[in-house]
Amino acid sequence: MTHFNAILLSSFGGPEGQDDVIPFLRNVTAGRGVPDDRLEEVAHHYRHFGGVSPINAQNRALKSALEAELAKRGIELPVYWGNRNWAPYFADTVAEAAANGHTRLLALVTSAYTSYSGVGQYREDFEKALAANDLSDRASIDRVREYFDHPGFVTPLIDGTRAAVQRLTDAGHEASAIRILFSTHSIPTAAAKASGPEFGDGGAYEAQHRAVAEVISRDAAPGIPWQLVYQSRSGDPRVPWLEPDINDVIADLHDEGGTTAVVVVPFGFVSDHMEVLWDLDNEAKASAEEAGFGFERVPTSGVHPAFVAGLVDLIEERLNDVPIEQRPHLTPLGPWPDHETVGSYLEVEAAAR
Ligand SMILES: CC1=C(CCC(=O)O)c2cc3nc(cc4[nH]c(cc5[nH]c(cc1n2)c(C)c5CCC(=O)O)c(CCC(=O)O)c4C)C(CCC(=O)O)=C3C
Ligand SMILES: [Fe+2]
Repeated sequence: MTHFNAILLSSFGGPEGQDDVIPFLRNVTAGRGVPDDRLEEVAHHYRHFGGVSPINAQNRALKSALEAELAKRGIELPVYWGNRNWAPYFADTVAEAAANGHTRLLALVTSAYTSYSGVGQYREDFEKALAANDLSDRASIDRVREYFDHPGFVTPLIDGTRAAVQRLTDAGHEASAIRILFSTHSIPTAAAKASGPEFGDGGAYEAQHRAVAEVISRDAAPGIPWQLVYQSRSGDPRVPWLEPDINDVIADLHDEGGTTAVVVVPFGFVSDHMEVLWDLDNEAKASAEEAGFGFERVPTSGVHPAFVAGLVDLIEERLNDVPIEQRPHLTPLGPWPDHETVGSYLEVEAAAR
């Protein structure tokens, strides 16, 4: 029996006003060689929305929804919220939790797939947050497994894709002239491979996305052609990142002929944050308009009731130590295994306190 005593909703963080934009971007890119002109460009995306990323409001809404679902199931675990790149920062959240006696945290990370950004970097951030509070040997942070193929994450995407295809066919598009573009964040090809070289050059990252796209396509839009595409590349242009880029694909589809509309499924993300609002609803949509295509963008899982319930299922499977072979998963790659605990928690010491 695992005695977690609080949930740590763990996310990326985002600026909440114009003055936050540059400090936020410095936090995100600290020491990782993203060129200044790329930062300027990204700052402009945030500036366009008043310097406010939607991501914090989305996490506040998710926190409330999780609290309600936990209460409904009679699970008495408080939910704390912390971020990597903006307040509330992990170190402060962990300090607050510890002050309340909550030192065995189970993290829910707003990242569904395996990559350095979604896994390793969070792990490092958790280690630093414990160390900053001198809690490394008195508190622990576990995290729920990658949930890319958990029904709670995938169901809202299936429903959304089906509805988007329906809207396009209602508007007169032939099903065979619709192309579904499953879109996720590009990452350096080396980082992709490192996410699980046993899965090939694209690593676990690409394999997981491909497997989920297959499930969504089979269920929501059988027979309609689809492609895995990438968005939001940054970094040094000389470094190879995963391709093809969504905008290039839309232009190529136009040149090839035979396509009249695209459905964009932002299945690499868990909420409609800036990468979705800018890179898809603005840029990819403009590419589609230029090509003369109909355009539908499917909502991310967000605070869809199935997603919220699925996240609480993921918490419960850890509370109850459900054996891996009994854990829900929709692709042959899952259920993804759990990760090692960050920090440590001495039961004996706790009992003595
Ligand atoms: C795999 C992945 C996810 C999904 C998994 C996860 O959630 O982790 C993700 C999510 C997000 N990425 C976000 C924002 C940014 N990502 C950047 C930069 C980068 N992302 C990368 C990868 C990922 N990113 C990488 C390899 C870089 C290059 C530099 C580096 O190694 O850091 C930059 C710097 C400027 C730029 O170059 O774009 C920004 C501003 C936001 C917040 C959006 C909002 O504010 O609403 C979210 C949820
Ligand atoms: Fe990013």
